[in-house]
Amino acid sequence: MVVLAKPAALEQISLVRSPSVEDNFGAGLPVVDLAADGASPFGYGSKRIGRNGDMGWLEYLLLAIDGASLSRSSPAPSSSLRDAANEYVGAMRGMARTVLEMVAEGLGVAPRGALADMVVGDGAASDQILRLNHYPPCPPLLQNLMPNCSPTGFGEHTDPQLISILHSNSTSGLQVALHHDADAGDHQWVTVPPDPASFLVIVGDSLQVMTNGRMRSVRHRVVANKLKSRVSMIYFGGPPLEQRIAPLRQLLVAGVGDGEEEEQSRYEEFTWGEYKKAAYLSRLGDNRLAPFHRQPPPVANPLA
Ligand SMILES: C=C1C[C@]23C[C@@]1(O)CC[C@H]2[C@@]12CC[C@H](O)[C@@](C)(C(=O)O1)[C@H]2[C@@H]3C(=O)O
Ligand SMILES: O=C(O)CCC(=O)C(=O)O
Repeated sequence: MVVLAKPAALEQISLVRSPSVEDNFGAGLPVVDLAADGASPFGYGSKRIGRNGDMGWLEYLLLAIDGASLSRSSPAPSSSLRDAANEYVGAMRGMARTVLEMVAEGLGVAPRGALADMVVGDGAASDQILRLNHYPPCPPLLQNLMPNCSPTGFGEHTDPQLISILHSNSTSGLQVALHHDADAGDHQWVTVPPDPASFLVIVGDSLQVMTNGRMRSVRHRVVANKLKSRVSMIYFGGPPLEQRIAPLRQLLVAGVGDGEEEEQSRYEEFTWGEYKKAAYLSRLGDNRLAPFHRQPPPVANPLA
């Protein structure tokens, strides 16, 4: 996870709230009888996350991005939101390119656009999402009165894509797990200090596979703040559906001398379309990469 400074171009972008958002949470106080609704898969959602029973103390907008701008079929509620979102997406795509190029360069992969082109390449039918989350405050006193007021804003999970770029207001709530491999429920959580002047880059499952585990996807969650609303915007950068998700060849052969075996892939091969399909059938907290982990080759028994 990397924190980047805020570029000047984004300073004028603000989150536009739809009337329904105002109606539901306008006073900053949670509404008890607000029905849970999931975005299906895009649009407005409240409390329900995904389709498999996950719930959180939030409302959100999920917007599909076709190429460099919002999908025409996206039910963006107003043109001012669409314009702001498109401008924001343009800036996020630029940042994703910069970061992914730096990753390739750092790993010694050429060309440096090898990863970036999958997500933001010209003409690539990549699979990107813009998500706007609003977590109303959940004061402890009200928690007893309102059974729906859960302190879990967004349950723990890793992001399936290559890269996510997160921007939030100054309300805390985001936490990351220190040891990814710990058993579920056994994580040590660290709060990410909120900073509206920064962007947080989150490594997704697909980048973990493409780097053969050199970069690790980050398990994270949001705990609802007791006093203040948290607002976050996340750009998720995924590749085209047919993109093969496998370790970059150069990483497997790097430094391999004559007669030496090249590094083995730690993962079964899959396409982004296959992974995405499996991801959307999973629960939020599932380890989605687990079914794709290759068994390590059996260790030879010297006594046999
Ligand atoms: C429970 C789910 C919500 C999610 C799809 C999934 O079945 C598992 C992955 C979830 C996630 C996490 C990161 C992003 O917020 C998201 C949009 C994504 O691509 O994968 C969400 C999905 C969602 O909210 O629909
Ligand atoms: O709101 C946040 O800070 C994080 C949200 C998140 O992890 C997500 O939308 O996938």
